Amino acid sequence: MRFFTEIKPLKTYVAEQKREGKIIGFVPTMGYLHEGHLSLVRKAKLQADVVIVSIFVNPLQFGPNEDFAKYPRDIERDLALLQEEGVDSVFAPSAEEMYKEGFSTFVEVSGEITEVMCGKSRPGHFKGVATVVTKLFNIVTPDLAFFGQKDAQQLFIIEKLVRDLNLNVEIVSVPTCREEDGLAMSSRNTYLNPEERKAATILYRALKRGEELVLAGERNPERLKKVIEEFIKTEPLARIDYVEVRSVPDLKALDVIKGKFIIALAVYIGSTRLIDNFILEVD
Ligand SMILES: Nc1ncnc2c1ncn2[C@@H]1O[C@H](COP(=O)(O)OP(=O)(O)OP(=O)(O)O)[C@@H](O)[C@H]1O
Ligand SMILES: CC(C)(CO)[C@@H](O)C(=O)[O-]
Ligand code: BAL
Repeated sequence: MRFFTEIKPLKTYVAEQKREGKIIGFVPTMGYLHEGHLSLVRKAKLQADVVIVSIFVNPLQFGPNEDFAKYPRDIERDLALLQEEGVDSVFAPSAEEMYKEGFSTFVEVSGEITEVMCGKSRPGHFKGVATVVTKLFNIVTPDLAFFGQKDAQQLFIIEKLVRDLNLNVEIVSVPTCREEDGLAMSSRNTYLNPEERKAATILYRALKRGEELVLAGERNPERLKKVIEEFIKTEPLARIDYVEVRSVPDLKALDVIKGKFIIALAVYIGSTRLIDNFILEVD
């Protein structure tokens, strides 16, 4: 497995692979890998000839009071896991390599899609994501790039970014990997103490409750939200950031639940903010 920390040699490597006619699959991550990330890697291995994984905790997408400094990092462990999966190359740049002295150009997807849900709770977050993802796409020039549905809003924004700017990459979405009790895998789960870990299943259970209501015929988004909120409030360690029921993929408010839609949650368990969602479809 090749390991790059600098942009220039990585670009040379990618150019060589392309000259040989290889299809490049790219999996962007922030590291501290778990089965969710590895499911993206496995899908990439099936669809591409060469798989490149990036590991970069992007300072630009964290707010001043967020967890950039304490975000878990373990590059040695990540490299061992990726080697086992048969990944071809890893790109793990420093912040200085990505944002050279004088850096001042940003990519911003505008409109409701970036203003609601995590965009509202984390101002500037998606500008940071869109900027780094555009840079990574320009560096890696992948044919295919793989993103998880756990970060559904991010996925829809990146799909829009690619459409709006005619980027030459196909976005492939991958279903959410869960622990046995339903908790969506996330690097941030490592922040939870044992009591909080148990409490964290409230997100999945709340989504299940919501799904049951929809299956039983509920079509009113406000009523659905209310039941889910009341359910989450039964968990003393949980504090709701948001519960949203919106259209897919443009995340518009709904008068009536119809077609493809998302139930999306962000909930603090203690001081750890977790997100999860179900994407559902009704007639
Ligand atoms: N449980 C999961 N199932 C499928 N894909 C996932 C899962 N968790 C993360 N991913 C995907 O992996 C990619 C990298 O995400 P990231 O490194 O931020 O991981 P994370 O575990 O979501 O971290 P965080 O703690 O920041 O939520 C993203 O495309 C993300 O959607
Ligand atoms: C897409 C991404 C790697 C950009 O930093 C990050 O937001 C993530 O890991 O989901
Ligand atoms: N998985 C999204 C990255 C973040 O929370 O910053």
